Amino acid sequence: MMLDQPFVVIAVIASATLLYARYDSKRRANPSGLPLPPGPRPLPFLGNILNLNLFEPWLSYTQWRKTYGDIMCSRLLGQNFIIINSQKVAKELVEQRSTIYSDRPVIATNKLFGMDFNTVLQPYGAVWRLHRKLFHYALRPETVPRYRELYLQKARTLLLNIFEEPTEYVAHLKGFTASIIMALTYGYDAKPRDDPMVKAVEELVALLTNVLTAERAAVLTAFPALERIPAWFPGARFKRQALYGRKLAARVNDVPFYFVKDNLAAGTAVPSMVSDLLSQIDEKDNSGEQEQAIKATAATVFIAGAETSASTLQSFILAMLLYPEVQARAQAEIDSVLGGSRLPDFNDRLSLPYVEAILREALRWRPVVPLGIPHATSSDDVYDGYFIPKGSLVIINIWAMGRDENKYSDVDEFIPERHFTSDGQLAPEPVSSNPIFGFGRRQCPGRFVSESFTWAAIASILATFRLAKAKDEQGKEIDVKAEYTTGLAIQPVKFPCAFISRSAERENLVRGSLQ
Ligand code: HEM
Repeated sequence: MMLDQPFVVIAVIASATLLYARYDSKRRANPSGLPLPPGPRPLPFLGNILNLNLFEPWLSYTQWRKTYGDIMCSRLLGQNFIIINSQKVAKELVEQRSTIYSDRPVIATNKLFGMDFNTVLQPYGAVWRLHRKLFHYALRPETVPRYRELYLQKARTLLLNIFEEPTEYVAHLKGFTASIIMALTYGYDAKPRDDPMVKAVEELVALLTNVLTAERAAVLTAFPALERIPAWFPGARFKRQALYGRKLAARVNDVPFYFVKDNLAAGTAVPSMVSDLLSQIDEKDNSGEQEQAIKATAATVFIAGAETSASTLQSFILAMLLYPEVQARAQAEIDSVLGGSRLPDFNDRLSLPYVEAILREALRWRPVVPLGIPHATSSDDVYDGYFIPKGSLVIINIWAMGRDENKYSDVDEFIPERHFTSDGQLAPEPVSSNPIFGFGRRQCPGRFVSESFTWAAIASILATFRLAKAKDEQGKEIDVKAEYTTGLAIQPVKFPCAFISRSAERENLVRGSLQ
């Protein structure tokens, strides 16, 4: 993510006086006289922007934790960022004081990009409550078994696609998560490649993750005048992106939703989240409010769930190349349970603890959303002798939580064994309670669905292929590094991988299961 540099410089000069007035009034608004949580000394007006790694801010925050501890304050262009670095503090504040910590910051870029329908960024109020009710109804843990056959069938299609076109494995992983989400949300059977509905939403997600980071939003919130700069102004690239974002967002909301409505009217709808929710609508409600909420929650599922889950799978593949001994141990476990004569299904899950540990480790090793989605405080609070003002941005540093040296050693290494207790049992916490999914009332409602289909893909790939470094034309292995994109959500930069069939029998099983 690049801030448009000249744009920021103009803005800084033009708005300095205004900001100082805001800064000063905020300082005077602390009635308790208590200090803010500790943090690096901010510069006047700019705050800590010059100390912060704007591409990977989680690395700066995790580094600062060594000096300032589990709760810190950073200032960025006039806003307080309260950074939570440990699960303990996240539980005490975001879970136990959820009435204060469940709002989202007003992100100026949200409306500008047409994203204000989206549950993820919805303010803590009546619309958000209705969305969460719908999510709970459609994605609660009890609904997971209903979709297991779908997950397995899609996992086998994924294997087949990799057999056919191994170099395109990233597209196949994305196709896997996209097709599951389109099926469970709309009952829509997406084409494996270049599906128009999927393409539109993928583009919207790309805009969202690259442009709407909290740090970038802070620039716009601090300098609201920038929103009024016309799209053609030199350096105002984001305005042009915003215009495009608004058009895309309308398309992403409407097209698949009316696909379900038309099918319902024609009596051809396949059961799905949207068809279920439409059948629950209160007939007496003529306001259209419920229908609007269904449309918005459904569009959110793809935005929140498709790329995030595909990124976890890409990290898993990367780890298998970098840690071949882990892969070998998992395959030995799978072979001992399945005997090479069938493909894994959900009945095998409890018998495959090492595969389970690989899933947990992939989530920990490279958390897809390293700083979660920012929360905001809806009133003043005091914690551990520190003042936390109303309207602070609260950043949950998930990256640091997975790298807590009191809990884990060799934090940067991929070690599934760390998820076992000293007596060799898998640690009791289920994947769905992992900090990677956030905390409190805004915790990810897609976590049960996501961990379930991600498991199906990991177990199926390990049963069928040996993953190895690809070779160049001279037969030399191509080196692979753990390099990631940046933004709100991260994913590995594409790397080559060889998918070697583990046996003809397994390949026949895959082909046979899809006939
Ligand atoms: C590996 C996959 C996923 C990861 C790592 C992930 C992570 C997260 C995180 C960190 C949050 C913010 C929680 C907070 O504010 O404290 C979140 C929110 C959310 N996630 Fe997920 N998620 C994943 C998959 C999914 C899926 C598959 C869906 C939908 C089926 C989904 C739907 C949502 C929604 C709707 C929210 C917003 C909740 C709210 O603001 O009230 N996510 N997710």
